[in-house]
Amino acid sequence: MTDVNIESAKRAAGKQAVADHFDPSASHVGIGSGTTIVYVVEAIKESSTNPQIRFVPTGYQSRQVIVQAGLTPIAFDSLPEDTMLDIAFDGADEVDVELNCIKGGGACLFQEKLVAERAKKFICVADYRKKQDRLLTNWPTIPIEVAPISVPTVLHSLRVLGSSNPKLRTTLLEKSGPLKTDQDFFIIDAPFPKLLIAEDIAAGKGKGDGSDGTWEVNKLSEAIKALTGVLEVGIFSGLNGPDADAISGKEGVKTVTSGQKPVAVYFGMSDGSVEVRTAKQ
Ligand SMILES: O=C(CO)[C@H](O)[C@H](O)COP(=O)(O)O
Repeated sequence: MTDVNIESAKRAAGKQAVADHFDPSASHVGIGSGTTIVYVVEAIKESSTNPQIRFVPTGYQSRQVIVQAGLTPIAFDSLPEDTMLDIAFDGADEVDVELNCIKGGGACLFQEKLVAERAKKFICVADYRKKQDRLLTNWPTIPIEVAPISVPTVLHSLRVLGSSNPKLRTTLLEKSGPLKTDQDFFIIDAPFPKLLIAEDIAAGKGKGDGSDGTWEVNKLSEAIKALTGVLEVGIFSGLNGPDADAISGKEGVKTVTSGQKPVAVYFGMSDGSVEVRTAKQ
């Protein structure tokens, strides 16, 4: 499959996601990072010229995409405390059948998670390579953002958790040394075996707590997040929108630890079609 087909698949997914979910009367819209989100912004630009909409970026690249499209950015930390985003769009590196995602291929996972959790509706767009049954099928590692001073300790702890060869991400071509995130932190990419979901545990495919070498998605996310030095882990799991609202008890307000999962993922397929995976209600 050529890059041209992959780009067309991304564009088709972005266009369809915007047609289905973007409301031109929205006040605040989150915009993720990566190459696919560019097509979402392109489609938003085509569908609306409403100057009242404020777009919340998930990092430097995302802000540039917003500004270059002539849209108005607003920093995440300028949002009033009680203001939710009407919607957030973002890409993903891999998505499983439950809509759990791996994110952070572009090193923006921390701000992406902040924005996803703050959105009433979180929608992902991706090409067909990202559509898998389980996480870590095609995408090889979990991206983890860490404080620079903690790198050796976190690498060691990840090996103890069962990661075969976690590595500090470097920028070999552009600059020698580790890649720095928008927070001036580092990224560790940690391989693990394919991640289980609840039905795999029920079917006896493993304990999913690391003790037998298997991990369930949420358990691994929690175990990595608990390591001192870890700012954020690139697993977006747990509950999604409506369920998360129910847990917080306040309509339209999500808890901090849930609502990371999209309610729908749009996959641009190699034949030009778009497949949609939605959250089970
Ligand atoms: O999580 C991300 C950046 O941290 C991106 O959304 C993810 O890597 C997908 O990127 P692309 O659209 O280029 O495939």
